[in-house]
Amino acid sequence: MAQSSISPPLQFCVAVIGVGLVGSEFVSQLWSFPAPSPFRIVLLATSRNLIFQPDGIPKTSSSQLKAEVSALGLPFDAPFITRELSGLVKPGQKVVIVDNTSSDDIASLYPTWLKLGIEVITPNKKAYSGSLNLYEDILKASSETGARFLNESTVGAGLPVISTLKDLVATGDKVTKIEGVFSGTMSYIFNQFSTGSTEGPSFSSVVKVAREKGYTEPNPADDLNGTDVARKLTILSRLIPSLRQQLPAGFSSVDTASLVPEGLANAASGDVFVQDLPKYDEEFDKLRQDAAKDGSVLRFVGVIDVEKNLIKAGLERYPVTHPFATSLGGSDNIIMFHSERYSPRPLIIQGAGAGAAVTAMGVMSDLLKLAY
Ligand SMILES: NC(=O)C1=CN([C@@H]2O[C@H](COP(=O)(O)OP(=O)(O)OC[C@H]3O[C@@H](n4cnc5c(N)ncnc54)[C@H](OP(=O)(O)O)[C@@H]3O)[C@@H](O)[C@H]2O)C=CC1
Ligand SMILES: N[C@@H](CC=O)C(=O)O
Ligand code: NA
Repeated sequence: MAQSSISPPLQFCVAVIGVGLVGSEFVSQLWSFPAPSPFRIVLLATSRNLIFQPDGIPKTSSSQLKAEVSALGLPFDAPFITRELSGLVKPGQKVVIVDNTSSDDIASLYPTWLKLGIEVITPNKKAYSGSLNLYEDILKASSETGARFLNESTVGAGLPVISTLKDLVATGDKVTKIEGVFSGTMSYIFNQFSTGSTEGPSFSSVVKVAREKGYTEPNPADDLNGTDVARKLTILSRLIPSLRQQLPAGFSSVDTASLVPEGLANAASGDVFVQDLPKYDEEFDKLRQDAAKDGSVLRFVGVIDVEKNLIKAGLERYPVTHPFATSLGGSDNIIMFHSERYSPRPLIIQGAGAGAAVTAMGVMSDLLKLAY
């Protein structure tokens, strides 16, 4: 990793909450940052335990992190985290909490932390796609203390989607429409499942592989029911001034077409969901066949139409010659920004939109934005 030749004057105490797929990869990228690094990890936490060492937790193997935190850690204690970390905020030293969970409870603490001058970085979509009240509390707390919150990996994982939209808006461009494939999981599933042929792998087998590759949410139902895309559309909408107040309840107000079969709507866990999905393979096979007979493929897309005030997510058919059919592979996202300046041809961002390495890279790049 390249390092700026000018050393920042500040030191950064980094607290990492969540050391699962993304969290452990983030820690590994942070520990690989070339010396002299301004960053030291002072806290590692899982949902049950935490290790706190204000002088810095020594580097260890990132694949052992979860086990080490469980074996050596104190019980998880949110007030302890808030108290101890706020004590580390001082001139010349910043404190950053990196939330690598998908927890609503952790997300609800961002305003408290920002009010104490603690910066927050996260790939967790919950705070920015939930109620408008929480979102506005975050903005208010950040403006009161100057502590920043960055969330590039919440949309398109490491792809520069949020920073691009912020730049378009801040430089006075008028965004008219954003459309694309926003889910790495859905992209992988339909790139494999629906190629224009009436035959192919079963739907459930492709979902299983997407999960094994680390693309899905902790519970894949959150991808298949469209919630994950609805959350991303909410996050982007709130960065467009005219849509800021549009979704007071957040993602649940987005017009979303779920792909979760009714019988699995209440599956107790991700494991149960994946185990029972083969029962519904025939239904998905029929969708594939109907699309193929029409010369089309299936793709799960999201649209924010600013002029029509329309925000929606769902499964659509595209001709086999359409870029969504020909140019996407793996977990690729493709996001098209139409604006006054980018017209009639949109600004397009494409690349892997899920997976631990690219998601952690987006989190790491946010951390670097604070320092350099
Ligand atoms: N995977 C991907 O491609 C992408 C993921 N993201 C987001 O990244 C985040 C992490 O995803 P991923 O790494 O796959 O998830 P994992 O389930 O692998 O890891 C989550 C981690 O968070 C911990 N955790 C959960 N709840 C709490 C809590 N209340 N307090 C403290 N720790 C908690 C878990 O602890 P424990 O080990 O005890 O369960 C675990 O260590 C999610 O918000 C996801 O939406 C964003 C973009 C892409
Ligand atoms: N489950 C999500 C992960 C990234 O946000 C996806 O598949 O896109
Ligand atoms: Na991104």
